[in-house]
Amino acid sequence: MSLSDDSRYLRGGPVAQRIIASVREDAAIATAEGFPAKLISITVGDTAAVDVYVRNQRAKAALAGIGFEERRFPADITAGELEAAIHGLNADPRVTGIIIQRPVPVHIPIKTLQAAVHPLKDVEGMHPASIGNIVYNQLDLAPCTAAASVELLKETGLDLKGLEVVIVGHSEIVGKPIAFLLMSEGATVTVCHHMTRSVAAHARRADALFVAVGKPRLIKADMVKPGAAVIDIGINAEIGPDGESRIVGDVDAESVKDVASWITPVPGGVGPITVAILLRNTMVALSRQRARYQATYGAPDKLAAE
Ligand SMILES: Nc1nc(=O)c2c([nH]1)NC[C@@H]1CN(c3ccc(C(=O)N[C@@H](CCC(=O)O)C(=O)O)cc3)C=[N+]21
Repeated sequence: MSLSDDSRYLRGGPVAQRIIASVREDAAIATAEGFPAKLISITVGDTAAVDVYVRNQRAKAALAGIGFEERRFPADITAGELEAAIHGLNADPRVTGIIIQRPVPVHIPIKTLQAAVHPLKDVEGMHPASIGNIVYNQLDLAPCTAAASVELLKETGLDLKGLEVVIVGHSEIVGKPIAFLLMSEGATVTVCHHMTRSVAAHARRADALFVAVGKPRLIKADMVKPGAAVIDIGINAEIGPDGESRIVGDVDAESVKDVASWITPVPGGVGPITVAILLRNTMVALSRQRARYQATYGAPDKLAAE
């Protein structure tokens, strides 16, 4: 069966469209009520690694009716100058959300930047306060790629309660937040990383296997339990047999698709949903800001009816 018509493939496009349609409705209402949403993207230095992501953010924000502005900073900017720029955006009431595209140059500590974004404007869910919310089961705003991966798993219809989940990769932006999201949903979660003795032994026990390490074809058919759902979060650029550059995930899809019941394509799987979640998070941030505004200044009549 060809890759495109195999029903085992869990496609991100339809899920992303659904989310964006709902965001679009919310954004239209908020705009009519005098609270247009606006997202600011910050890139620092060489942006080749994030160009696709930013391009899609801009396009989908336009579709959803959310303002989008890119701020590009030179690679030699200091951390202090960047923090000052972020503080300016924190203080600007027209700005709903701030996303700092990764990676940033090595001389800039990313954690300091993430912590500089006001928690109410943290649409990526990477501020320590935001990550803390996930630990406390408040799940409406989570790191975008992690939330997107979980949305795709839910498309299988599998009951997450008691589900054996194995996550390969324990990054702060993907693996760890997936683990917390799924624990909150009742799954039994194992997290593997570079010090795990046998990734294969763990992976073979998984009803749902998430992979986010950045190694093409790391996961082969003999590491997958028959009937499992395999969510591939890897994005790797490589030269294909035709000599052209192409993007592949961390899963050897050709062999794994004969063993798994579901597998996510790369591209076309988690990626499109990641962008949709970023926009959904922007609307969550906006409603939190409106609630704060109301609590502080009282509500005009129009809003009091909500
Ligand atoms: N702070 C931060 N948060 C991130 O989540 C983050 C980041 N920095 N830096 C870069 C990586 C990469 N990333 C992508 C998200 C979606 C697509 C995407 O939309 N991909 C589509 C389209 C591919 C295409 O148009 O070629 C797909 O997979 O089908 C790609 C890449 C988020 N990342």
